[in-house]
Amino acid sequence: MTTVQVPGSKSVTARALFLAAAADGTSRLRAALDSDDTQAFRDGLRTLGYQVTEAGDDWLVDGRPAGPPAPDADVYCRDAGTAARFLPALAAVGHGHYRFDASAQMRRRPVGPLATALRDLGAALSFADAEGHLPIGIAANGLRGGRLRLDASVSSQFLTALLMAAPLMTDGLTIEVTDLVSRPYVEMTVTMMGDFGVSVQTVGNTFTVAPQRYVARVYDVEPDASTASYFFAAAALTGRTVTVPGLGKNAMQGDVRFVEALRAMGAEVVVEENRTTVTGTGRLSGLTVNMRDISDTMPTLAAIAPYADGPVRIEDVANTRVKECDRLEACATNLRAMGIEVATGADWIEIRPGTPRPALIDCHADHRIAMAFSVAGLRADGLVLDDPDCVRKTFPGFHRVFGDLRREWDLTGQHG
Ligand SMILES: O=C(O)C1=C[C@@H](OP(=O)(O)O)[C@@H](O)[C@H](O)C1
Ligand SMILES: C=C(OP(=O)(O)O)C(=O)O
Repeated sequence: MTTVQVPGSKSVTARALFLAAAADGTSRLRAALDSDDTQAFRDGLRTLGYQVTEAGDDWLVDGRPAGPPAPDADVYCRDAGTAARFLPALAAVGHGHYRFDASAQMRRRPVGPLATALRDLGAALSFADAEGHLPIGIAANGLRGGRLRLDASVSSQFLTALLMAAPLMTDGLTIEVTDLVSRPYVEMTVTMMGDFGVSVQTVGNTFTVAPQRYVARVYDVEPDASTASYFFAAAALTGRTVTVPGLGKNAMQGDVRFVEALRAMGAEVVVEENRTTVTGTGRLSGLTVNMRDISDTMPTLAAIAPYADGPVRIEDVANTRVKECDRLEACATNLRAMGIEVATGADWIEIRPGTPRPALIDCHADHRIAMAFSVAGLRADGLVLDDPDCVRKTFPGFHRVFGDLRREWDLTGQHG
């Protein structure tokens, strides 16, 4: 059995940073993820005037309930969807002039519904370049709040941003959501707002937040469930056993449910109080699975799919086309380069069984493509990543940890 210590959750870290920044007092975040995305978030807060300091492995955040201390700031969000969607909402409840920009990759990704909502709530928001995309400017003068309708079918991050800012709005906020992807991330948001002392009333798809104050606290960040998917998949693919401590029955992240797909394919899965164990059984069966709630793990499943004994069809994942890259096309083209038969539609991908041949994997600067195809490389010789470093977005140490696993399991081949 191999125990893998997975670093902290990117999503939990980003929320904890936001909530701590908005709270009364100083919070201590323990086991926060230190990666490109969370550094972008932390540095974004610093640029907005918040004090975020490091104490050993902990991050200390001085909360400012009135909004960003800096009256004027240029925030660079790098590749991070969390920073690009959450920080403008935090800035909008304050008073000052703020500009948000990001990498070319993040500029391509949508922020339109969030921007429209912030305008409806009273923010003076302008697009510097393309409508619905970063860069944006906000002349902030507090938000009055009220009631709005929101389409979160492209990203749940729009809803999370508005919910987390809602208790800081003069009248609070009621959001009626017309459509929603990635629902477990919103449940995580509501749970974490509660952890920092703020309650959200949820009735069906309507969320109501009264004006309230966040309370500073010590907060333990749970390990990243999307990152864990690569190690669980590695076990399922190679017939080994992997245990990830810290992700058990009460884990907040929806992506822990990736192991259910592995179980449906034939792996043994044991979910205990505070850890999850996957054991490969030497065979993988095909399946049809809806991954709308856990679509960050779609590439993980797609990359091991050729080794199943029947077709693997992944459905309801249209929004994976507006992630770091178009992930449906990226998975399909890389699998085809490996000689695998693949079909895609607007929101699905179907992969046929096959024997992968050596190929250069085009990562599209997407950490999930790099990590998912590294898993496939445990059984296919000659899979080479064109951009192994892109894993820094969420797991800078991935290749080291994966290399250790490869040596421990005595597997040859190349993956980065
Ligand atoms: O709120 C979050 O932390 C996230 C929500 C999801 O995005 P979408 O809601 O855009 O699917 C997920 O893919 C992303 O990695 C992190
Ligand atoms: C989509 C992702 O990131 P984000 O939207 O937070 O940039 C991801 O990490 O897979």
